[in-house]
Amino acid sequence: MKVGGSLITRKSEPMAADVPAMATVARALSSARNLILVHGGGSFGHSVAMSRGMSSSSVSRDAESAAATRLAMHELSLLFIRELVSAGLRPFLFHSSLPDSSEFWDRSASLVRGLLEVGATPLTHGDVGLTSGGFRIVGGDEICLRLAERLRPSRVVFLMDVPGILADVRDPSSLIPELDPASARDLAGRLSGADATGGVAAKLSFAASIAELGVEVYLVSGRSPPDILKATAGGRPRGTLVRGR
Ligand SMILES: Nc1ncnc2c1ncn2[C@@H]1O[C@H](COP(=O)(O)OP(=O)(O)OP(=O)(O)O)[C@@H](O)[C@H]1O
Ligand SMILES: C=C(C)CCOP(=O)(O)O
Repeated sequence: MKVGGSLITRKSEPMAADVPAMATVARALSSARNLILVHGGGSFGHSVAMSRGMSSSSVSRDAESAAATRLAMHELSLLFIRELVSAGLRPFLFHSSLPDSSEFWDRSASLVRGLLEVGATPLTHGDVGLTSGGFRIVGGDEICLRLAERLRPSRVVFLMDVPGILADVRDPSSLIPELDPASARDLAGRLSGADATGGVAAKLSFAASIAELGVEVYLVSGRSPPDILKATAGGRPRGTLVRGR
């Protein structure tokens, strides 16, 4: 499950956490089994990365900006981990530091398997990674794809501050209940990328790639505990389902 930055922060305001939203999600997840968590950057990672010209599609050699962006992510992560622990979860944080290394993701997948075996909840987040020639931002949605390729989970869930993918973002009743990968990509091409990792357009492209692995993808409101519960218990939450074969 990717817990979106749009949900746990106020993205329009730099470094603005929504701790009550974190607590709501954490409580709704407290009984989930075999859960792997990823969280996004929201107004922490994105505001710092964008102010320093860092993104998922560019490489930077600016170690100071990398450190500043990572610091913002550490601060956000700490707040979220506190809420998870208070709700009775046992998060174990690892970093997605080498986003373009296949071996790194193989090792991360082994770590995740080992953590699940001992009852911990593996947790990682969108981050600044080292790649050939410097640093680049790796988003949580991309991380979900890398882990899904190796772990083949029963489903991937994206929690956001909206009820799913909307035909008209100003109209919550315009929820699109289901998309196949081709139509998800087509829609992504018509939406604009609004942050350091491409916003909802990039999310839809990654969702399409995950669905093509044969893994169901749900995009769901993180403000609705009953839908979070359904999403983690194998039910059909309200939201958008992206399904491949
Ligand atoms: N057609 C659309 N359907 C759904 N959301 C949309 C649409 N167009 C724009 N959005 C915006 O996209 C946001 C969700 O994408 P975003 O990438 O910000 O999600 P996130 O994963 O929660 O954030 P982060 O990348 O910080 O973790 C919503 O807050 C919504 O305002
Ligand atoms: C901006 C940074 C550092 C991480 C972004 O991760 P995302 O919010 O999951 O796209």
